Amino acid sequence: MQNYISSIVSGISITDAIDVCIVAFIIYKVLGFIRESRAEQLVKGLLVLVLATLASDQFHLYTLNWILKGTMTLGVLALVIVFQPELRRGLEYVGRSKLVKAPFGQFDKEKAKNITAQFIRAVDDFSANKVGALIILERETSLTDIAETGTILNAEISTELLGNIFYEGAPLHDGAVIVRGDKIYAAGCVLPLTQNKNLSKELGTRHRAGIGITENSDAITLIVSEETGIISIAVDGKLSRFLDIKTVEKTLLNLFLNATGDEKNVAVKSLAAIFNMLGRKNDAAK
Ligand SMILES: Nc1ncnc2c1ncn2[C@@H]1O[C@H](COP(=O)(O)OP(=O)(O)OP(=O)(O)O)[C@@H](O)[C@H]1O
Repeated sequence: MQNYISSIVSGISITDAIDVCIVAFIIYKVLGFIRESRAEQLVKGLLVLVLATLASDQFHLYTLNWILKGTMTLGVLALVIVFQPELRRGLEYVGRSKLVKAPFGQFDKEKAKNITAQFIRAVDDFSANKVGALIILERETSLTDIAETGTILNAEISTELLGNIFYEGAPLHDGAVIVRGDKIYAAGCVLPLTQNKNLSKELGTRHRAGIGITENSDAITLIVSEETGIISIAVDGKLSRFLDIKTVEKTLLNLFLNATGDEKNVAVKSLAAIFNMLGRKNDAAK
């Protein structure tokens, strides 16, 4: 027995080990992705279909087997169409992974503080005066296609400009502002709405659009409610509401200071964890 095991072990080369590790990692990631997306139920359904096809073949139920095989062929095509957003998200996820990450610039401390201050003054003012605002901070996933639904500005970030954009009645006040680096890149942009059916009914389309973009990208959304003045932030499809201005300031400063690479991922992951905690406490979005 010992000889048998040692002969197997000695037959495993380093390439085999790497091969197994890579496949295990891919399976782990795919399972994680399936759990996060709408695909979980579908994968269960597919498994039942595959098992039924195998069973019908085994028990020579030819007509049933023929129908099931036909359903599976059509099913693959239907899958690609129905799960186009998830597939896109998955590919974007691969594109954002460390292996193929593009280098991005980082703000120095002064600049990060200055940009944060501009946002904070605007957001504080919006909240106090109940001016609705929807601001998307682009990270590694390009939002060029979303920006193109609005008006490209490519302007310096300033409290005054943000105030002008979201001023009720101003031509660009409807829709979202996209922030790219240290610029207000576009305004009046149309975002995809979230597919999450568990959100509170009191959240309207501004919040749903703000959450939706974070499900399709790694962007971070800042929302001020026109109705209540409540400030919220959405990350990774999760919304944290009732944020005070200090929390928003810390969040933005962290984000702008760590605007690149791994540090940024760590910063955003820890923000997501904080928001999850706050979200549970407030029980706001559900
Ligand atoms: N898909 C979208 N993309 C970008 N902005 C959107 C989108 N849908 C709605 N909005 C913005 O949200 C506004 C409507 O907000 P609505 O009152 O429905 O949402 P809400 O979540 O209840 O927000 P509030 O609390 O501010 O009222 C629109 O005037 C528009 O500016």
